[in-house]
Amino acid sequence: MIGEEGYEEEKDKKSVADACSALGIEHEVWVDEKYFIDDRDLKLESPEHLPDVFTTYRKLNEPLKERPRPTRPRPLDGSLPKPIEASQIPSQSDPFEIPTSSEAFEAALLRPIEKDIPEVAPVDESTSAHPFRGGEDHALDRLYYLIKSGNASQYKSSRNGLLGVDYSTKLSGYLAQGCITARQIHEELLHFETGSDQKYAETDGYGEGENEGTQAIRFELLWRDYMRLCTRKFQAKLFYRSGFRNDHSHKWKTGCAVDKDTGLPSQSSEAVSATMKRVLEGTTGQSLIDASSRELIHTGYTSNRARQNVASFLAKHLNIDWRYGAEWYEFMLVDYDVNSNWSNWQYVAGVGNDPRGEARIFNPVKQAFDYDKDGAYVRCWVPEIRKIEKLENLFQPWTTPTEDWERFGLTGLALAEDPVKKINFSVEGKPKSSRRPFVRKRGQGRGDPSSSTNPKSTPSEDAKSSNDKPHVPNGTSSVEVEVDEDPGEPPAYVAMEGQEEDNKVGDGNRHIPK
Ligand SMILES: Cc1cc2nc3c(=O)[nH]c(=O)nc-3n(C[C@H](O)[C@H](O)[C@H](O)COP(=O)(O)OP(=O)(O)OC[C@H]3O[C@@H](n4cnc5c(N)ncnc54)[C@H](O)[C@@H]3O)c2cc1C
Repeated sequence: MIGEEGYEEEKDKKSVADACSALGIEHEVWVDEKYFIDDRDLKLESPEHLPDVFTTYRKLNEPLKERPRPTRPRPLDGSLPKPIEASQIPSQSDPFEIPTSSEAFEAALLRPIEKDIPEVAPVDESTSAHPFRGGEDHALDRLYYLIKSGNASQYKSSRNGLLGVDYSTKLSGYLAQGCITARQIHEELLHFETGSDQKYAETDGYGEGENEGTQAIRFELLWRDYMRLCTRKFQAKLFYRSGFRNDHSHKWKTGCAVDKDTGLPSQSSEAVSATMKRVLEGTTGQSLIDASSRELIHTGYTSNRARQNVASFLAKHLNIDWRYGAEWYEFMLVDYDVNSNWSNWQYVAGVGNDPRGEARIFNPVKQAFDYDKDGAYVRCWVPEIRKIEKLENLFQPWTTPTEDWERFGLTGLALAEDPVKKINFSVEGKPKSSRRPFVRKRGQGRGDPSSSTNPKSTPSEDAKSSNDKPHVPNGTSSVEVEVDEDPGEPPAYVAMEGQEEDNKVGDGNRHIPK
């Protein structure tokens, strides 16, 4: 077996080892070589010594390009055992069956999730669709292309893109499925940097050493290692609502029938489940979030920038137990990786390794203005609102002036009529519009359509702003948004032991009670 970090995987490993030993079968655990820095070269005495802040860990390992071990040569001499023939697979009894074609195999893989995937409006273009075709050859082709095209060298400035195939590497799926290793990526970058592979000779920067882009790719690959080592350090806390930080201060909303904090029946469970469903199917009315959820449903992939926004919106604007989101991603991502997914969700939810924890809140409207400058991403994935002309209305359809609703096809759309969250957002240099449309929510009587006198919002106000706070539309934002570049100083973490049982996810199988 290959060594794994996961708490349950560890238990599985032990069970297999015990069974082997009882049967007198040799059992061996191989060192997992797919990470950037080999476990045997870690400068850590034990998992407890892993710094709680990524930057500290990174500094321990710089310069990163000197840390990976060389890859093993590809066994092209026929020494690998042949794959087994279909005829060697034992027949299966009902309800199990062995698919006999790749289509049938894919259909079988999708069957368990198909019933749960929300139906979303079809898209007629999917330029951002992750062109994922599995296997090492495709992974290597992608890697060669990235370097040859110069995209790898541009990576530092392009990686926060949302739409398109080349702004980031799109290697995570291949890494997660084991088609390629972080070391292979590093080594190929080295060939370019050192000028030792003629196929890159025409590319700018050939033979000129590490550049900003190639360095940033290594930096991200180290994040992947770091997330895995956090799992090793914190073990089952990966799945605890209070996270690595053991932070019980947050009052999370859950869809559970019983409130885990009070032990009383939860009044809000139905409402929370309904809101959660809106987030997952992409009808919240926060268009950046909706575009990301739809992209995920259509392609199994969404960008890092979009993921951060979805996670922040769910955890910090809606205050919903972040694990609902983590579990949904587990279900949907083509690059699902237990460590990277759950640790990233914790990080964004403020209970993991983000030293700024609670203080970092993304404003999805500001983020849309910053990263979807012409609205192309939202228009690509949320076809119902494509016709909306002004960006401020596109990013929050409920702000569209009433007279335009019919023209843009907004009437009857929950994302416009009944957004799960309205975020106060203002523009500098434009008059504060008072044309906020008055939309009555289903089942509500007539309300007061008065407009906002609060043109600016701060992250904390955003977090608090709710549906009864109207907004002021238009233009670029005066909202301060926390960004993720520099993790800063480590927080004083509290002791991690003594995790309460009620904080565990579901039945121990990582499933959150619905
Ligand atoms: C809420 C949330 C959930 C996530 N879930 C996953 C997941 O299940 N699997 C996964 O591989 N990544 C996950 N990520 C990290 C990151 O979003 C993806 O790795 C990235 O978007 C994949 O696209 P890419 O290959 O083009 O990445 P690039 O931007 O090109 O990065 C290069 C590689 O670095 C690694 N990497 C980059 N950022 C991170 C990160 N924050 N954490 C760990 N590794 C990173 C990945 O292996 C990636 O392929 C998650 C991030 C968030 C915020």
